[in-house]
Amino acid sequence: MEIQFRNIGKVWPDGTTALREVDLTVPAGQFCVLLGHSGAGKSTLLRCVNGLEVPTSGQVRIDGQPVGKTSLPALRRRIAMVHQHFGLVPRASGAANVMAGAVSVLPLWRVLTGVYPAATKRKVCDLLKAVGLDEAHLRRRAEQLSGGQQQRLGLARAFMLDPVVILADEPVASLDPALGREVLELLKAQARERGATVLCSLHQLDLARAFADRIVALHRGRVIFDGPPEALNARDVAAIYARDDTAEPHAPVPLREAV
Ligand SMILES: Nc1ncnc2c1ncn2[C@@H]1O[C@H](COP(=O)(O)OP(=O)(O)OP(=O)(O)O)[C@@H](O)[C@H]1O
Repeated sequence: MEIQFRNIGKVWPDGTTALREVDLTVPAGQFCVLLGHSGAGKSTLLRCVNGLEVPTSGQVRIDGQPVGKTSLPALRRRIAMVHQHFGLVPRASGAANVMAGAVSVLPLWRVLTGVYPAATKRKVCDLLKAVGLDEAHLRRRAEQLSGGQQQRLGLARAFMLDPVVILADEPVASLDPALGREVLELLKAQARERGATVLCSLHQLDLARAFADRIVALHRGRVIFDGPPEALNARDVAAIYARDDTAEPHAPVPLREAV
């Protein structure tokens, strides 16, 4: 599904501006990487797609439908999220964590009793295999798995309902570079198989270059680059990672007043 950001602005209650006039259309099936320094606004933009944050101005549309209170319950079943710190329940088994990706469409009694339909259990096993895990990982508690294995569980959980949009917020920031590549390869392959649109925030330029169909770079909440990886030149990179010490031309607040 296509994601449209129409003139999105976000100002936090404390006056911090996270997003400024973000105008983007991400076509269905695109693997779009959001690149930028820490605090550039990547997470805030991602979270506006599934309603975890509400823009102060502008509108997000998914396949033409405005994201809002009435559309969100149905949209959320079609949007999955992958988190930097995996977002798993550490003491729950691998199986329970993957199954959690389907609870929004299961009757409450099934969730409470843990009696799941055979088709759902089959799907858990198929996905586990697809992300390179096996049945032994299903029985182990999430906290007993390595970081790479935990993020594989996170991916399997995200794909339980065959999402049409995947929001991946720094999905490999907690992994070493080799594992990070493996996880991004799996994310891209699984998304492509389903024709899902991916919005993925990353810090690492090399990974963005290797995996993105398109890179959108944010700097202090504003889009400063939008194009294919091969169009990104050294000047763009310098601007993306430029130090932020020219920011906010207001007088420094004495610490005593700020606390
Ligand atoms: N709840 C909040 N209240 C006030 N300011 C916030 C809040 N959440 C984020 N911010 C600020 O909004 C700006 C954008 O933050 P955001 O988390 O979107 O950046 P980011 O690019 O995802 O950074 P990182 O890569 O470090 O996760 C930052 O200045 C941040 O400090």
